[in-house]
Amino acid sequence: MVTRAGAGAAVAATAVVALLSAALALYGPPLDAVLERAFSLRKVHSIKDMENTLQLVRNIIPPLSSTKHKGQDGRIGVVGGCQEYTGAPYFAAISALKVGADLSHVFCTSAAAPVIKAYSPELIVHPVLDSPSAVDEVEKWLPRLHALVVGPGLGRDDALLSNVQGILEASKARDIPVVIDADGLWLVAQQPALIQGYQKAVLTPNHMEFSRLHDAVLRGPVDSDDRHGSVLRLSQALGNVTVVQKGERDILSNGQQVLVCSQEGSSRRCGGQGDLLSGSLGVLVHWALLAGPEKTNGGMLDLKLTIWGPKIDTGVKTRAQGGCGPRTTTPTSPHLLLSPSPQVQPSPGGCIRRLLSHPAVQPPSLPEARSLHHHLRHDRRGGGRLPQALR
Ligand SMILES: NC(=O)C1=CN([C@@H]2O[C@H](COP(=O)(O)OP(=O)(O)OC[C@H]3O[C@@H](n4cnc5c(N)ncnc54)[C@H](O)[C@@H]3O)[C@@H](O)[C@H]2O)[C@@H](O)CC1
Ligand SMILES: Nc1ncnc2c1ncn2[C@@H]1O[C@H](COP(=O)(O)OP(=O)(O)OP(=O)(O)O)[C@@H](O)[C@H]1O
Ligand SMILES: [Mg+2]
Repeated sequence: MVTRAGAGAAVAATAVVALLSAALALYGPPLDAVLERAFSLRKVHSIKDMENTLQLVRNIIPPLSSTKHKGQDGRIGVVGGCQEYTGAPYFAAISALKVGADLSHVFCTSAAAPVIKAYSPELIVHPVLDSPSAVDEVEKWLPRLHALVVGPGLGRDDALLSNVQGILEASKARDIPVVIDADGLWLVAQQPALIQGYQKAVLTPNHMEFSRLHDAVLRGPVDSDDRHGSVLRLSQALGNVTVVQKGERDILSNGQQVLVCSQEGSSRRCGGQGDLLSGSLGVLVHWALLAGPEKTNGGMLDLKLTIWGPKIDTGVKTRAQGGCGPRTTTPTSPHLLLSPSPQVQPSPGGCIRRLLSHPAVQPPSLPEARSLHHHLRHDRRGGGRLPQALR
């Protein structure tokens, strides 16, 4: 049985895996090139370390099989899209499909719907968000959705935000994982109680959105000298909701641990890159939660890791010490459990930092990358199509 802390930590673990998988899956160069670059920059890591992390990615990706039915591997809903913004919901929804979801819905305003429909026949677009019965219209679909991505291209119209509030309440009542991004975060900054303690929520603020949230929830500016602590404290103040603070280094926290992704990526800062990430996370959070904590936090990474925060005494034996974890090449190097198991007590003091490298998402103009599922899900245990690095 996963404790609340375990669940929250498992979701943080998901975010880490998701960020990595999303980055690898979308518009990235071929995987082995990514691995080379990711690890050429950092002497600390090795391809083997990435292999451990990617093993977690593999663990959560449902294999393709002839016995599955349409939608079984992911039905994701994006709530957003208004008069001004039609690209953001499209980017989020199409990214969910590219990562490997089977169906992707967009719940947007009536004005945005024909535009988004025109972008792609693959998206199921519902022109309901500005309807007086918007909440009922979306709620009808919730039993058939595995996760929601709330906010891309939502805009800040009060009537829309009020409808989205009802949709979030209905989603929580059904225990549906929600990724909250963009103007969905604007709503959360107005009403933090909306997601307080809902540990199946993952927030993905950019620099500005984080500042607003931090100010609204912690009543004060972000301490720019202590960004990790700021993310940790915001997560804790929201009841250990997972926070993914996007930036030159992505900082993630579930209120217990702080993880840092510092892989140098594209210097482009074009609009839409955050939307790609939130859509990808929608699928990956669902897959990771479906896979269960034994698949996401049982895996022990023997990367030379540092986690910002109280030194975590994992208390986990390696295989060399009679445990069941992977053999560590450097038994003295601190391990990281992707999330501490309930019986592991953080010990005070000490500060270690984890660098998880992942490539930034390439601007959409690049040739379409093969979606992650193609590589990882066609590995019918023979590894036939897996890139060398993933075999
Ligand atoms: N094609 C589209 O339809 C797009 C729509 N978008 C939507 O536009 C709405 C507003 O998103 P924004 O991200 O623009 O709004 P924000 O309120 O997050 O950002 C406002 C402005 O802050 C500035 N800013 C960003 N990062 C900064 C940093 N590190 N330091 C200082 N200033 C910084 C930028 O000029 C940005 O436009 C959202 O609903 C979003 O989903 C965006 O996702 C972009 C693409
Ligand atoms: N200064 C930076 N240098 C390198 N990568 C960055 C930088 N800022 C953000 N990123 C990366 O770009 C991705 C999108 O982050 P960004 O801050 O652009 O989101 P956003 O503003 O929400 O985007 P969008 O325009 O889609 O709303 C994240 O994966 C993040 O890690
Ligand atoms: Mg954004």
